[in-house]
Amino acid sequence: MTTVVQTTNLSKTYGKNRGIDNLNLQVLQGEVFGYLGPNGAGKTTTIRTILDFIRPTSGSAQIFGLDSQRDSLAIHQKISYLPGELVMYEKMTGSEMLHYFAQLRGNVSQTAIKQLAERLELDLKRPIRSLSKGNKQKVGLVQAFMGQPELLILDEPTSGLDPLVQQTFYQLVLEAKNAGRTVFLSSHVMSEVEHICDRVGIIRAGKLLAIDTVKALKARARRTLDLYFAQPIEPSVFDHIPNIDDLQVIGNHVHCAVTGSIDQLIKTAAQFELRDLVSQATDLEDIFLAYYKGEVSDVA
Ligand SMILES: Nc1ncnc2c1ncn2[C@@H]1O[C@H](COP(=O)(O)OP(=O)(O)OP(=O)(O)O)[C@@H](O)[C@H]1O
Repeated sequence: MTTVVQTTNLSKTYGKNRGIDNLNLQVLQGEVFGYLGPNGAGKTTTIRTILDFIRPTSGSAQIFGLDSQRDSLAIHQKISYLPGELVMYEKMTGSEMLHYFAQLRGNVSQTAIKQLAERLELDLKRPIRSLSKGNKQKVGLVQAFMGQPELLILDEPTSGLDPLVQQTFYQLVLEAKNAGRTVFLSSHVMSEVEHICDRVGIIRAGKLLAIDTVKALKARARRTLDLYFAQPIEPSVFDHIPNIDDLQVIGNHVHCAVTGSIDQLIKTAAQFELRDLVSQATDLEDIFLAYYKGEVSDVA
């Protein structure tokens, strides 16, 4: 599969402050890539560096195989970018501002602007200064989607949107993906990442901690199991299983937590008559929180 975004040992420091540290990530063509991390993790720094709005301290980035610094003009013609904090022409109406951007960009149909605004329930006739934060964000979304770019880079795109508009946004992302376009989005919202992203990169304190599919992250996660046997069980039966913890045996009820594969536990349990088994998969939110808090340092 073609790599659309590639960073190689990309680092950025702000004086003595850490921005991002030795980042190696790839975003593949046609995927929706979610970039997750707590406040100050380095998401915006990554995005601004690969777009050549700020220069890396070391390392490099390529988009569509082009160098992010040397070929930035060619890159910007193929992408759209929604910044986390949108700078807007407050005196213009939404319509005026979007048409202005459309002229700069070229190849944007009036119909595309109108249809996107209708879907997002955005009134294009109102001056930007009179719009709420969420409605300003909608103007930014129309701007990002209207040119049908090959790559969309969206920094916290659902910030300020109500749940119904968020659903419309998810639909727009899926349509872009189905049309073969690539979406790179940063987010704090784990449920949305689980809902729309093919792969996820998790960044904390400037370092990429994990990069994988949501499914694979979940498969490696910790889950709790309760096993109910026909007879009392000796705790030592489970001693040889390396990936379990929190083992509690009360008569014929065994409770434990398993990280990764449950195969060995189930095969051990199957030597006895098993009456019931209750498994609680860890929520994706718990997985991310473990990364965020630094409880997990690497899953790879
Ligand atoms: N212009 C700057 N000068 C100094 N330090 C900066 C500057 N911009 C960012 N930083 C620092 O770099 C680190 C990463 O910030 P960045 O804005 O990339 O994080 P983020 O993940 O986008 O956070 P958020 O979710 O809050 O937007 C933080 O420690 C931040 O304080």
